[in-house]
Amino acid sequence: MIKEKGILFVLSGPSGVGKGTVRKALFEKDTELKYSISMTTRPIRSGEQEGMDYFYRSKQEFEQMIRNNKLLEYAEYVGNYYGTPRDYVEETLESGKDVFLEIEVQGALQVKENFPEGVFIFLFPPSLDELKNRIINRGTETEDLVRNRLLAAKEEIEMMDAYDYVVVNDEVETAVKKVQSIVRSEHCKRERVAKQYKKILEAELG
Ligand SMILES: Nc1nc2c(ncn2[C@@H]2O[C@H](COP(=O)(O)OP(=O)(O)O)[C@@H](O)[C@H]2O)c(=O)[nH]1
Ligand SMILES: Nc1ncnc2c1ncn2[C@@H]1O[C@H](COP(=O)(O)OP(=O)(O)O)[C@@H](O)[C@H]1O
Repeated sequence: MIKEKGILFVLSGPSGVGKGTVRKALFEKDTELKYSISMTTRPIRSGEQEGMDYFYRSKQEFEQMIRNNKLLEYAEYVGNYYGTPRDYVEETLESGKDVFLEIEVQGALQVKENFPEGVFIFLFPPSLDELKNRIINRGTETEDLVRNRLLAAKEEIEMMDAYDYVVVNDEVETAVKKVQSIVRSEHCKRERVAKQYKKILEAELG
């Protein structure tokens, strides 16, 4: 009996669009997906926890992980490294469970090269003005960083065509429902493919 691998889902989009918010709301409802916790060199923010929000590491430790090929992808984003530990993703998919990544655009494009069979979802802001408001309201950035993040956002939006799905994050609940529909629909697709394989096998075996 061939064991089916899990599906890799990648939620990406510009900083401030609401990736973290949508992902957290999704995980309050969905216990089937496995969230891959990223590694970062950025300082821990108040309210965050090591091993829950991120694995916080020094630049030297992060670079060691890169050299040892321990990251599935990584990106330098507004002065800090962010990356996805490879082992967790590969082992979880292998065990048949779905993995969910929430990462920025450069990293998502690297994942697409290694895992073209993954499902790539672009979270889109209702407008650039609203994106700016969200970054400012979050209150985690200085004025200079807000400007940097908005400039990055404009470039990231250009990459949208490389994704399988686009979800506008107007209301969190609506965006979560759309992501859940994508997950369900991808499962149906794979079930259909599995059934086709089964038919071929049965025909061959007579
Ligand atoms: N490439 C990559 N990006 C990540 C990873 N983890 C988080 N990010 C992204 O890095 C960006 C900055 O994250 P963070 O500093 O937590 O700020 P925030 O998500 O904007 O609150 C966001 O766009 C995250 O989605 C990762 O493992 N790899
Ligand atoms: N649908 C939404 N409507 C209004 N505000 C939102 C929505 N989604 C997220 N936000 C707010 O926007 C800010 C940025 O969200 P966050 O999840 O940190 O974005 P990202 O992870 O993409 O950088 C936060 O203050 C969050 O509460």
